Amino acid sequence: MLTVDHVSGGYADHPIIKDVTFSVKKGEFFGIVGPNGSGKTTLLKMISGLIPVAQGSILVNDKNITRFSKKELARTMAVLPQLTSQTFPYTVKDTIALGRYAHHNGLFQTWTETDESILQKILKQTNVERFAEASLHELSGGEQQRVFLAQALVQQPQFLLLDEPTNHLDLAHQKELLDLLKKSTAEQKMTVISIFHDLNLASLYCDRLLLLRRGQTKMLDTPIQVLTEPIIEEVYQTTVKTHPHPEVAKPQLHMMPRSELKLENNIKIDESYLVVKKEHILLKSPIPLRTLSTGICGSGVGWHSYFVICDINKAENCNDPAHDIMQRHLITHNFHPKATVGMMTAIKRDNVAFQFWRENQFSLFIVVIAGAENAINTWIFVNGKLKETAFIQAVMSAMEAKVEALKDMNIATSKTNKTADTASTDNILIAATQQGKFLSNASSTSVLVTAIRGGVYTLIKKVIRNTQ
Ligand SMILES: Nc1ncnc2c1ncn2[C@@H]1O[C@H](COP(=O)(O)OP(=O)(O)OP(=O)(O)O)[C@@H](O)[C@H]1O
Repeated sequence: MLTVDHVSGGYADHPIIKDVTFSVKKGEFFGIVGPNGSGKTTLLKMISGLIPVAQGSILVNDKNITRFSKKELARTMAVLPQLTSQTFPYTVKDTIALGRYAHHNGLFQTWTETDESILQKILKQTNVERFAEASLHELSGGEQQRVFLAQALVQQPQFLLLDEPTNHLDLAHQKELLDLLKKSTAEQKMTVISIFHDLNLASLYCDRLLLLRRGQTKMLDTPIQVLTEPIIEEVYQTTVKTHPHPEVAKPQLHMMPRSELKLENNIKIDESYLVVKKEHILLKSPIPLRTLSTGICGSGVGWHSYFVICDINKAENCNDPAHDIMQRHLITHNFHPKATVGMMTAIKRDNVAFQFWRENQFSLFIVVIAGAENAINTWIFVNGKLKETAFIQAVMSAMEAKVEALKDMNIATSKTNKTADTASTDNILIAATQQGKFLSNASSTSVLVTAIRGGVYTLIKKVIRNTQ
């Protein structure tokens, strides 16, 4: 356990850290974050005993660090500082071996089998085995960073302190290093205290975060509590958006470039962008639209510019008809698959209906295409800015509208003779320009929901009447 208790201090005339208190448990991965100059490195130097504490105390396993001898502290705690351009003309192996000095007694203790086996294990783990005999000077910044990590790890410390360990590392080596640290916290119960500039990495790997602002604790909590838009915007003085990681239950932050924030509200998706042909129905947007959709490609949440419904009649004689035909169709017509939401249905004359509606704070362009067995493809384009909940509400109201329309028209499924409802072959797209102000209050969202329900209801009745 490491305890930082009401600690203040810094450099001679600069009291940087002000009354900081926290403790880190055995095996915890603890992150220190904060803007440039907030005191992260100063705090780390105080914890490692490099800078004296002016007020308060730092306890390592209940013992004040001022009472540790240098060697005793080195057996307990290893430090990986920020990489500097100063390196010594040692080989990689010799540099790493220096990390074992804390475990040696006397000046001339010989290198033991235990030392060698620990060294070999760490060489492998940190992936530096390949250049073990090279001189440090011959290595890139990222390679040197891994060597110094190896030097810290051969110390077999209970506590490892790191100052921006992923600086200089490429994507794969960032992941490798952090995975290794995480594994060491889980398996060897090593405690990691690390400074991060990359808040997304800090979120992914740290159990808790200390957010510093001007030398003081702004927040001390789990990443999900600390990395919120208002807190980060206040401390870093910049606009961010948070989003859940697609596979891990951790928040991720996205920067908001100024150029994107200044976009004018001048794009209006309407029928002038729609092309209905025999082989496909296409809407090509002049800007990427935020989308929530089902379909053969581009499904889920994303940003897309092309919206295509291919004619299913072309899907014969193919092993994976929908996907293969769709991909070929998109490539032939220069619709980039990654920029496209693609669906498929039997396109006939008269089974397409569309209409434009204007409301106070937004406008709507809806396209409905009927397929076999009452399968309905619905495209809803909103010229406005929607929050995520509004996308979901839009889907729900479109589904309700379909059920209502089929019921009112007494349409039954051929198999069960019951009133038809939403079919597994139904597809839906909600696409919004995301320009202007958010439709965030309850009344504007309810106008949107009502407009979508009414619009989809009207168009479904129209296409079904046309195809009957
Ligand atoms: N040796 C020093 N003597 C005097 N002041 C210093 C010294 N080192 C750093 N400072 C000052 O202490 C403050 C905190 O610096 P520190 O390096 O701890 O911040 P940081 O949060 O790690 O910043 P960064 O994110 O830029 O690395 C800064 O204002 C800095 O100018």
